[in-house]
Parts: sequence; C-alpha cells; structure tokens
Amino acid sequence: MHANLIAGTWTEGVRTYQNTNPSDTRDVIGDYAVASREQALEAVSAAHAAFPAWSLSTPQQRFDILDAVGNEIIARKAELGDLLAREEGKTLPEAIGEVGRAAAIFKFFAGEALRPGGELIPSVRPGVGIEITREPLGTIGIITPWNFPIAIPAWKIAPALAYGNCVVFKPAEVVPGSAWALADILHRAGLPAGVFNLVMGRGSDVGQVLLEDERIAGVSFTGSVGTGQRVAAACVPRGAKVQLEMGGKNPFVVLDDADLAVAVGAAVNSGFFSTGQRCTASSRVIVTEGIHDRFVAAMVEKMKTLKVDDARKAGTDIGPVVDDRQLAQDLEYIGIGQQEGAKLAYGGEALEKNADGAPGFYLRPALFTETTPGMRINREEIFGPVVSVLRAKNYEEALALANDTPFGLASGIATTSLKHATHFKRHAQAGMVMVNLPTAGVDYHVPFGGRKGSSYGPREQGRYAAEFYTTVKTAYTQA
Ligand SMILES: NC(=O)c1ccc[n+]([C@@H]2O[C@H](COP(=O)([O-])OP(=O)(O)OC[C@H]3O[C@@H](n4cnc5c(N)ncnc54)[C@H](O)[C@@H]3O)[C@@H](O)[C@H]2O)c1
Ligand SMILES: O=S(=O)(O)c1ccc(CO)cc1
Repeated sequence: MHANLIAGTWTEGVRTYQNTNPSDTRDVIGDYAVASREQALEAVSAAHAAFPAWSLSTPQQRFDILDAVGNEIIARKAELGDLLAREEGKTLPEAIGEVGRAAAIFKFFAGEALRPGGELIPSVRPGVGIEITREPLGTIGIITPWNFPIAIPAWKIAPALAYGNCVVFKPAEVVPGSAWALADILHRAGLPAGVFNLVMGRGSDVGQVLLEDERIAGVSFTGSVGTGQRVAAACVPRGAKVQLEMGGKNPFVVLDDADLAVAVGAAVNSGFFSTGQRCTASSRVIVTEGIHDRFVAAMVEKMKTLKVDDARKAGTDIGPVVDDRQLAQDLEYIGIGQQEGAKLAYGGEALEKNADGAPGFYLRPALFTETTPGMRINREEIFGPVVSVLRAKNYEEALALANDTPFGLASGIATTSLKHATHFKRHAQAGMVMVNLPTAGVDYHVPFGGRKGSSYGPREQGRYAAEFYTTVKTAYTQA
C-alpha cells in the first residue's frame, strides 16, 4: 500500500484506490491511500506549523534539497517513465521525456533558490532608502490533473519550495503512482517534516479542504474549466491567491505557402501525440483553400501509419486514452461531430483490444473535415485524439477563425511568409504562439500560460513563477 505523507509520516488513508493500466486493464499497478477531509486538515496544519522555519531556511538548504530531487529523478528516469506510461497511457518515450522535464524543473528552481531578487531604490524623500524584497506566501495548495502526472506537480512544487513556501499536494485520482514516487523522493531528500505533504484522494473532499481552509494562502491549480471556476469561487472571496491553468481549443493555421511536410508533421504531433491529451494540443486545424485538399490527403496518409497500441511497447505512436470516462467523452464528441454534419475523414473507432489481445481504452485518432466554426467539436474541449479541419479563404479569415474561441492557451501557424508569421505572433489571442512548430512542445525555463478562458492569475514556469509564489514587500528606512 502507498500511503499519504502527512507531517513527515507515511499515513494510511480511510480506504484505498486501485491504480490500473489503461493499456491493459487487467494489470494492477498498486493500491494507493485515499485521505479523508480530516487527514487533509492535518496536512494543512503540518504545513502551517512548518512554514516559519522553512521560510527562513537558507538558499543553500533549498538548493541542496531541490538539486538532489532533480538528480534522483534523472537517475531513475527509465523506471519512473515506465510507471508513468503504465498508469497514464502516454508512450514510453513521451513518458521518459516527461520525467526528464520534471528533473530539469527541479534543477532549474534549485538554481532560482540561489538567485533571490530584490531592489534598492532611492526614495523621493531625502535620507530615506527603499528595499523591495519578495517573501514566500505561506502554505500553498497544489491541485493537479492526470495528463502530466509528474511534470505538472514538478512545475508547481519546485518553485513553491524554492521560494520558501510549504506545500499540500493533491494529485489527480487516476494517476497516484507518479505523485507518490515524487513525494517519496522529496521526503528522502531531507525536507523538514510538514514542509511537503501528499494527500491523495477525491477533489470534492480532499481538494475542497485546500480551497476552503484559511491557512492555505494560495492555490495553484491545473485542470478543467469547471473545476478551475470552483477553485476561484472558493479562494478569491477569502483573499487567497489563485493560479489557474485550464482548458484549450488551440488552433493551428496552415497557409497556402506552408511547407506541407512541416505542416502535417506539426498537426499530427500536436493533435494526436500523447493521445491528444495535452492542454496545448491543437484540435482545430485551419487551412487555406489553395493547400486544403493536399493537406487533408497527406494527413490521412500519415494517420494511417500511426500505430495505436500498448503505451510501453516499442514502436507505439499512440497509447490508450487514460480511462473509460475519457474514452466515453471522446466517443460522444465523435458522434456529435457526425450528427453536426462534419465528415469523419479518418479514424474515430474504439479498439477494445490491442495487437496482443490485451483489453484497454484504445481509440484510433480521428480527423473531421468540412467542419464549420459553430460546431460543438470546434468550440468545446474534447481532450482526446480528435482534430477538426476548417477551411479559410485567406490568411485574414484564418486568423479570425483561430481567435474565434473562448480559450487562449496556444496558437500555431505553418507558413514560409515572414510577413504572415510576424503578424500572427502579434495578433494571435493566445499566451503561447508557435511558428512552424507544433502547438504542443514547450520549454521548461520560460513562462507558460494562456489568455481568455484558458488561464487566470500569474504565469507558471521560469523566473515568472516568482510572481505567484511570492509576495512583494516595500520597506522604507530613514537613515
Ligand atoms: N492549461 C494547462 O496548463 C493544462 C495542463 C494540463 C491539463 N489541463 C486541463 O486539465 C483538464 C484535464 O484534467 P482533469 O480531468 O484531471 O481535470 P479536473 O478539473 O477534473 O481535475 C483536476 C484536479 O482537480 C481536482 N478537483 C476536482 N474537483 C475539485 C474540487 N471541488 N475542489 C478541489 N479540487 C478538485 C481533481 O481531483 C484533480 O486533482 C483538461 O481540461 C485540460 O485542458 C490544462
Ligand atoms: O506542450 S507540452 O510540451 O506537451 C506540455 C508539457 C507540459 C505541460 C504541463 O502543463 C503542458 C504542455
């Protein structure tokens, strides 16, 4: 049994959750503790009690611990990647890549702990000096989704600790394995008891405690729009800081002058890799008239070569969908697209078994063509390997279609025109813009986040993370 970590002690829950493999549902990964609300409160108390000392820990102490965490993750990359692929269903190379990203993030923020910022500014009054410093917030509630089971926890926990905060971490229910392994590494790296706490369990009870408890100074959340709105509704009235990363309906524009191979490669990568389960995935491909038919034909040819199979098998391109609920949602939207009159140009069938006969949540990636902007498949986040193609007369119409969404996380364009690339970077209504690159595939040391309904609050990642995890103090001294 894998227990929760509360006040430095591994603590059994009130029941257990059986973690299973979406590539082979007969494969049980292990049993994981499910915490009660009372245990979540104990974790908050432990973090609150640990904060005064941890907030005064030296940059060297924080560096040593975060760097050691990064080193252990790198050393165990293959093993942790295997666990991640087994519980979430992304392919082994993708999973190992995600583990490498988590290690790099810990090492980046270890460095940040050694580079505390601050400013000395002369006052407008004679003889007065002003110091501007950043201080940690206190205890941070960290709530994460299932699609990046180690990278998203890493990119919230590492900055929280680096800037001197304590943490209560609630991972998504369906991927407790990677979260537990990360908690074990953090615990053994020498963090004082209570500085970091793991409470696995349901959002509606364990998660809710983190939203409501006055001792939680900030909540960093990644997940769906609906839950994000709940987080804001609970936290904002009580004055807690919030950082919300939510859904996307990211566009990828293909112009007549695009390099066809670049456009198809980027569209297949961002639409279908990681089974389409990335917030940065492009689910709307907007193609101008002159290249439309050639692009669609090349997409279908490429999709025919994609191998949908066990996530951990060599040669698999697309692993299973994470669970039965997500598969049902994907299939429902594929049905909706057909009812709305879109043409299912390729894929969309659930495959009950993989090539070896193992039962899993497999779905052949789906491509819709002849779609229109108002269709639900073009407006709502599906979060699966389902892409729709929209026709545009020219660049101006393509840009307008790209921006015609309530979301604004990532936006991409394939073009060889410097003029259009430059204009798109300026006018795409998104937090991240990619030119001749997939919309998914971000660096770990620069700001990450979106606009409109995709994000709320300060950016994550890189030095910009300090904006959420610290609060600014302006001190005046009369000499
Ligand atoms: N923008 C980004 O950076 C980003 C990155 C990855 C995933 N996502 C989004 O995540 C979603 C998929 O993840 P999901 O299905 O795990 O999302 P979700 O909203 O269902 O759950 C996210 C987390 O919130 C918790 N939760 C649920 N109800 C809660 C409550 N009442 N109080 C507190 N916590 C609660 C869940 O237990 C889970 O840990 C997609 O919409 C995707 O776009 C966004
Ligand atoms: O765009 S991706 O590089 O695939 C990516 C990686 C990690 C995360 C975590 O939110 C999101 C997107």
